[in-house]
Amino acid sequence: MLELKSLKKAYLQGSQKVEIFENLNFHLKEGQRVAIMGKSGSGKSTLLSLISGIIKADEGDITLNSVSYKDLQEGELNDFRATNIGFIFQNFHLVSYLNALENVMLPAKVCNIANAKEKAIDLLKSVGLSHRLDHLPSQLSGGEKQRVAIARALIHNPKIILADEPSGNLDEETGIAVMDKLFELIKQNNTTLILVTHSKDVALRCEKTYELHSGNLNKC
Ligand SMILES: Nc1ncnc2c1ncn2[C@@H]1O[C@H](COP(=O)(O)OP(=O)(O)OP(=O)(O)O)[C@@H](O)[C@H]1O
Repeated sequence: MLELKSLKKAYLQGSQKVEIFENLNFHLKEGQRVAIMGKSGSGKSTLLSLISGIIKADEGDITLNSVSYKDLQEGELNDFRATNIGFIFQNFHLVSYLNALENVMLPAKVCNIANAKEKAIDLLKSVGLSHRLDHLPSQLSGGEKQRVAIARALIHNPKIILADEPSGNLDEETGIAVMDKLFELIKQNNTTLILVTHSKDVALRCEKTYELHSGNLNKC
């Protein structure tokens, strides 16, 4: 369902060109859950940004659900991303002036999903936040914010979830509870998951772990 073919990506840092990926190949089947580990600066976030289409590869192609990113115009790629991909970030990335319910409804509105409000309420219930629907992010704890972010990532039934250190900013106990909820929900929906993490315990929840090293994904 996801294929990365001969991906090349470099950044310009001043006058210096820094190669992150020179020839990256990778594929995932539907419903697979994989962890990506690797040293700071090895390119994990860059990899997620490429898969989400937020940044473009210099060469090579990405195919998600048989759709080649190369065949999509900018606007089409944005729509494709909004429909097919869910994101969970270390810093939650909730919209500060929207309450929990409105934050969760956002992707559903972008994708024109029917009964967005009912679905958002159900999801917030399933992450244990039915009593926090009208709270702003500033009125929520870190664990609550991340549970809102999980509900938001799932509301449009994305094909794939990209999670960048989702428990990195939470204390151990809260992190475990949040990851329990994430895995429970994605297993129910058979959602594919790519999870970037520095934690071996978190990685062990996935079927496979890869280490990103020198621009290659090596199975651990
Ligand atoms: N927009 C950019 N312009 C220039 N260099 C960049 C840019 N984004 C990332 N880099 C560089 O690319 C390399 C990989 O960065 P990336 O954020 O993908 O690493 P990472 O593995 O996610 O790191 P961390 O674990 O610290 O979050 C780093 O050396 C970084 O400085």
